[in-house]
Amino acid sequence: MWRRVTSLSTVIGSSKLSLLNLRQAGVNFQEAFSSNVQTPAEGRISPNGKTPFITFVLGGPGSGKGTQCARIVETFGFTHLSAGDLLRHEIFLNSENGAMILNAIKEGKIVPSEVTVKLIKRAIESSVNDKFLIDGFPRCEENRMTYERIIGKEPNIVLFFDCPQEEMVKRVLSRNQGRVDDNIDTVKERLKVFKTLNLPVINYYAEKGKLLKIDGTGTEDEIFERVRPVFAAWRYRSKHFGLV
Ligand SMILES: Nc1ncnc2c1ncn2[C@@H]1O[C@H](COP(=O)(O)OP(=O)(O)OP(=O)(O)O)[C@@H](O)[C@H]1O
Ligand SMILES: O=c1ccn([C@@H]2O[C@H](COP(=O)(O)O)[C@@H](O)[C@H]2O)c(=O)[nH]1
Ligand SMILES: [Mg+2]
Repeated sequence: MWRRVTSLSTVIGSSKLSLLNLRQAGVNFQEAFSSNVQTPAEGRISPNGKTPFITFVLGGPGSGKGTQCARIVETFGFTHLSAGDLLRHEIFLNSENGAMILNAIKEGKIVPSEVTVKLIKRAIESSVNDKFLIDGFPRCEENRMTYERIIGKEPNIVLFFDCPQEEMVKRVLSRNQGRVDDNIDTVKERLKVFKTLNLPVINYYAEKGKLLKIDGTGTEDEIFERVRPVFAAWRYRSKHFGLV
């Protein structure tokens, strides 16, 4: 499963500057910032009348998605939308789907796509920002297709934090934030769901040339130095060429 993503690591297109930085950082770069100017699909969502720049952030439980998103927000001004946090907020609000969401999270299962996509859509629409990190979504092919149907726009890029299973389990079990799913039984289920349902989504984006695979091992700082050039390249291109 893991090998398929790795074998697709061809480096295609980009400005020389950003490509060099990405290569030096060891980023697995796959035409996410292709030199062919691509007009993004006309989406049904446009905060401030602008087409948003959307990054999906994927990886197994504890791979460091939330931690790195916080760093990207701080450095590059993105808005972080964690699908898990949006769902946990519904539990907190005791909304009509709250009890169902709590059960799904306790069991490590995937909440119905329509529920999650509507929360993401609402969060994007109510933001004044036009660049987003959507963390922990899509979890499965059905999530992905529902997102495309409702939002009407594919992500611009997809980050995948690649981390060994033992390290992810160690991080989750020592997270200590009182999450109902941070226990060994639920973690085993989350890992199973990740491998069977989430990896096919990751491979889908690899095949579309949108995937940037980041080595998720090492310190938080070391990982961020692998992430930084991805967004530095995006910022350079959007500043100088007006490309999203
Ligand atoms: N590079 C790292 N080295 C050691 N610990 C880390 C590293 N990055 C994050 N952590 C810690 O590991 C735990 C999980 O990280 P984080 O919450 O960012 O993962 P996640 O991918 O968002 O997980 P989940 O999918 O379960 O929400 C946190 O306690 C975090 O502080
Ligand atoms: O798109 C999503 C995102 C999350 N879930 C459920 O929430 C938990 C926790 O998610 P984190 O990303 O680890 O915070 C996940 O195990 C699922 O149960 C979801 O259903 N759909
Ligand atoms: Mg998280």
